[in-house]
Amino acid sequence: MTDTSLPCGDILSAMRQKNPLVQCITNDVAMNIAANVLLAAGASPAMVSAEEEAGEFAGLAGAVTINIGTLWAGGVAGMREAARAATAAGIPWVLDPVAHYATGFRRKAIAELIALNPTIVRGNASEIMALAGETARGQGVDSGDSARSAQAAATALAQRQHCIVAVTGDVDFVTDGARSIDIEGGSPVMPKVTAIGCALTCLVGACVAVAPGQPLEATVTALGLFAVCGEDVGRRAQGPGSFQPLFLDALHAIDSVQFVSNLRVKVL
Ligand SMILES: Nc1ncnc2c1ncn2[C@@H]1O[C@H](COP(=O)(O)OP(=O)(O)O)[C@@H](O)[C@H]1O
Ligand SMILES: Cc1ncsc1CCOP(=O)(O)O
Ligand SMILES: [Mg+2]
Repeated sequence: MTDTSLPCGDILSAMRQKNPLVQCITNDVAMNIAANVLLAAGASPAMVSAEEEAGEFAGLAGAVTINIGTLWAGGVAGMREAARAATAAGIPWVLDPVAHYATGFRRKAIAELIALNPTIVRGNASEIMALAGETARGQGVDSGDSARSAQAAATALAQRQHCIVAVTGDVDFVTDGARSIDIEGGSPVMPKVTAIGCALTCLVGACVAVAPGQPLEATVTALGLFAVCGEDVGRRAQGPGSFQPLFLDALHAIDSVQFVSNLRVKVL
């Protein structure tokens, strides 16, 4: 079911060859798994977030990723600096709006960050629905909505913000507001591994760093890699504990031929 017009295998190969530097401003829970996912997949993560250096560092990176999971005032200042510097330098940046609907502090921060024009927004179904102004049933950082029910919200958000929107869940969906793509695969164990979505957002950064002119295709590549490796590992893991190390091994071992032959994407 792979659409051969999508250059996902080429983007994976380019990432391995170029080993892009990705500035990951992520949350305290995700730091370790996100860095390990990028190293396993073939990128070079740097968790650089302080206000004093986040903007300067963005100028060195191939892409920047910003995640509001464990938010604090100084953290927002660093995110602002990095987003501004990335946009000014034409460096793609990815926003993960973790539980942005939960408190006034988060709502204010996400409104400011989205106004700084992210290249890509990646979230779970409840996060994307709430960002588009729809009623959502998220509980803290966990989605309470199906990914399918968030597709219209993702499309509306992409059109409003002029960016790529990716909504993840049992079936992933990526859109630029005009072109839309479904990605099948993964495992129901994945949402039981903390910060796996946050790590995925960082991998989106790694893919768009090597394909800055193709943000939709880069996003499909990162989500597709998680879908293919997650499905394979889901068949072998005993549960969330053994899933994580096997998943890192799978991200490291897969080559672009295996990836493309197991990728199930549908251009809608
Ligand atoms: N029920 C499911 N079946 C298969 N894959 C899933 C399922 N739920 C989540 N995933 C996968 O887990 C990863 C994280 O997605 P998600 O849980 O939506 O994000 P978050 O961790 O931000 O809430 C994605 O790769 C997604 O495809
Ligand atoms: C548990 C938790 N609390 C604040 S951020 C975070 C991690 C969320 O990770 P994900 O969005 O991938 O589920
Ligand atoms: Mg999340």
